[in-house]
Amino acid sequence: MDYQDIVYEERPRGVARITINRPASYNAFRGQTVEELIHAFLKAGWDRSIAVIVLTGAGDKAFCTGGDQGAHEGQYDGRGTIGLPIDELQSLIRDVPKPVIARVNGFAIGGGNVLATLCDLTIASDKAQFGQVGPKVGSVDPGFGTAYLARVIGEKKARELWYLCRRYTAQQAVEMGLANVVVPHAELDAEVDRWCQELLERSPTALALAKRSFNADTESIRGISSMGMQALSLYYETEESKEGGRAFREKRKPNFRPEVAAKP
Ligand SMILES: CC(C)(COP(=O)(O)OP(=O)(O)OC[C@H]1O[C@@H](n2cnc3c(N)ncnc32)[C@H](O)[C@@H]1OP(=O)(O)O)[C@@H](O)C(=O)NCCC(=O)NCCSC(=O)CCC(=O)c1ccccc1C(=O)O
Repeated sequence: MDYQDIVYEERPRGVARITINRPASYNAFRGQTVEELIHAFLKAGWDRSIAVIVLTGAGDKAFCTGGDQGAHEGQYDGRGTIGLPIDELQSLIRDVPKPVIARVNGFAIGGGNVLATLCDLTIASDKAQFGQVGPKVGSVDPGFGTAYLARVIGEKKARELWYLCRRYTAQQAVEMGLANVVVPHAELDAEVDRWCQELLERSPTALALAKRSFNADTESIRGISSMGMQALSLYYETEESKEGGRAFREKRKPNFRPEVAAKP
């Protein structure tokens, strides 16, 4: 596959770096991006010469800001239940039998925060900001993005993230358990390299077993997610959801209330 939306590199040897390369839209993903990410994770995941996968975003503004709000009104573009086969990508990050590191170089927002949450480890620049925006833009991740987030940072904090849609600094992310470490922006690559080198020295089979064992406890969320995606595809067709996307594109506050009041 020729990649248009991502970059795949082996850098350094034994480490696959997958970069979402859409900086003009703050590394938001469209259907094509998700297909390419799936292809790249499959490639790195089953290549025995690769020990660690690093996921990041191009430029220094954003890691990833979720679904591309310019690429949809209602359903996203693509072949998945909601257009984007995002649930396949999320599962794949869990399924690859090796550690995945999120190198968070800027905003990790919406579906971007979900991807970072699903990575095994998160190394954040001090420029990074984290948060969910679904209820502000007419969306929600009714699976790993909510239920697994609660496992990672606790129920109260996860509900705060989703209901209030605030932004959190990298230091706050570390304090709540959403990131492992925060480093000055200029030291981000050196820190990621250090973690990769340590992982390269560990037994790959022991790491794979540990990862699968950690995953086993939250595996039921995969089922919740596929059921939730069916519901989400119906929500995306409502005026209430479309108002969220329109408001983002028109750079104004959404007004969800008339849509709610109009419902029978
Ligand atoms: C990232 C922001 C917080 C940055 O805010 P700010 O600094 O004020 O800058 P802006 O002017 O807002 O943005 C700069 C520039 O970037 C463009 N942009 C940013 N994000 C997107 C985006 N997601 N899509 C398209 N374009 C984007 C923005 O338009 C500006 O461009 P200009 O040309 O300069 O105008 C803020 O931008 C922000 O909050 N962004 C997030 C917006 C958003 O709504 N994201 C989608 C969230 S919903 C989602 O991801 C659901 C889809 C999905 O993935 C999913 C669905 C179902 C189940 C699971 C999932 C899942 O989450 O995995």
